[in-house]
Amino acid sequence: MNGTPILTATDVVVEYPGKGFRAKPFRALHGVSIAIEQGKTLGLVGESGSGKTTLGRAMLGLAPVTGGAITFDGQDITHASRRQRRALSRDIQVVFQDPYTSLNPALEVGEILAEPLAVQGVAPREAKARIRELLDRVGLPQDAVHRLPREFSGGQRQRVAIARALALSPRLIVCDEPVSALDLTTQARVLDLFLEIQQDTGVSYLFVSHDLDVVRHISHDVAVMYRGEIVEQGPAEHVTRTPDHPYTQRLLLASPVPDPVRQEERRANRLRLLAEQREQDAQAGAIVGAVVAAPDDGAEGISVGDRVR
Ligand SMILES: Nc1ncnc2c1ncn2[C@@H]1O[C@H](COP(=O)(O)OP(=O)(O)OP(=O)(O)O)[C@@H](O)[C@H]1O
Repeated sequence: MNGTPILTATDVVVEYPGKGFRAKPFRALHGVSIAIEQGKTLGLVGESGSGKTTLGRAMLGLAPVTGGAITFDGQDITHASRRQRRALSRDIQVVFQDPYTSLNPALEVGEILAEPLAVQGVAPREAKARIRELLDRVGLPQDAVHRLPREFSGGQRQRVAIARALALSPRLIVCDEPVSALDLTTQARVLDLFLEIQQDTGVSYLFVSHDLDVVRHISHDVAVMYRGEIVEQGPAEHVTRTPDHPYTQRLLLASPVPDPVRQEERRANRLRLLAEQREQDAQAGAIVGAVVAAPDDGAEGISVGDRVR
């Protein structure tokens, strides 16, 4: 990383309290350190349950941070008070995965976009003009203001959610799997919208996804999570094409690729990896789960019991 960070997390630990009497707390993050550069995107990948959402929530003050520190623009926000959080919500916003549940179904789009503006005391007249600008910005028609979320497709709803996140001109948006619920064509359009917005406004993104192709497309840097730890981070091209860590290598091999040349490359890599793994196992006598035998489209999985570190 060469530029100035807008957000840093240093050795962040998150422990969720145990449910029920005497239940043990669950440690979801084990000392995670990352930095997001101003105007850039940090992609965060990893399998389900690795802690991606938890890290995003920690930045938003929504997860119980029990160790380490988070700074925003040089200021320690690890244990920001409610009042400080309200002020921070101008600067740090969020877009969630599911466009069907993240918008209040009872409110018209105009009301949804007016909410954050009202909370920050923006005058109604100014808010109206801002809402018109926001609809233009995300490519929705002006008459959307009087329509309910259910009258829109998934992609359009996600545009509403993006407009809402942009309402107060934030400096960082935590995007938690924002395109995973969309079909491929809509995904591409929404990703382009994220890119355009970044070019125009200089906003930074933490972009959480389980999809390496999506993350490669949108990110400058990528961090890879595995069981609550960052196992690899670096420039997006490097991490998503020629990763150093065995876990990332397997993640890469597990994502489907339609291109026949890349399929062939992957098959060769897969065989090499399997051979290396067998040799390591033979040497270490370790119990390592097998990479699941793959169909020719390269869409193999990673078995749950794999020892990858
Ligand atoms: N509120 C909570 N209370 C207790 N445990 C939780 C809570 N939220 C998440 N966890 C646990 O923390 C771990 C990390 O979850 P998290 O949702 O951050 O993973 P993720 O990588 O975002 O997964 P996914 O891709 O499925 O969303 C999981 O084991 C999960 O069960």
